[in-house]
Amino acid sequence: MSGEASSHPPLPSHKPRVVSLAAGTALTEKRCVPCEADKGALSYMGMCLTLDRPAAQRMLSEIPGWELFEDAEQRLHLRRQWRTKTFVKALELCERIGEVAETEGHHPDLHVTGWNKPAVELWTHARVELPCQQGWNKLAVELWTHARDGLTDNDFIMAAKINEIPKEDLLRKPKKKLAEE
Ligand SMILES: C[C@H](O)[C@H](O)[C@H]1CNC2=NC(N)=NC(=O)C2=N1
Repeated sequence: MSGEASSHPPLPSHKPRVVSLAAGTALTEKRCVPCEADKGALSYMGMCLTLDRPAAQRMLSEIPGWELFEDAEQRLHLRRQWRTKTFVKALELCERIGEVAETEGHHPDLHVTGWNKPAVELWTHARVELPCQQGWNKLAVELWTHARDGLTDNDFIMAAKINEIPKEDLLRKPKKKLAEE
């Protein structure tokens, strides 16, 4: 991968910026990449293409607890909701998610409803037009892969990293099932 994504805040010095695209690398080991053409999307081509529903469905298994849904404009999103002990702890969870989003330069929609139900929705807003290869040695400039706003690798990387955020101290304990009478 060439180039440093200039739009992202600098990483802490102890962590070299490595964008791993290797297949099989855990999502939590990957880094989000800019998906705007003017921010170098071409150099991260593979990670900026919009994922179709079958690809998104397959990747869901790597992010337990998340669901796939389509918005009014048929755009795919990822969604997960938690129940926290208090309203303030819901805001604290949003704060912790926000820190990861700022580090990764990829941001979720955050909703707190019913005072203690923070929900996260992830999708990539950027519209990216990337040239696509036509045959092994021809770049068909007139043929563009139109990656519309929707789900990209970035969203799954963010979902996996959000799953890793310590949050047990914020969450309501699941109700104990009443013992069978
Ligand atoms: C410059 C910066 O990298 C881009 O504007 C990022 C910011 N965060 C983002 N977050 C999301 N969810 N989608 C984007 O397309 C996006 N673009």
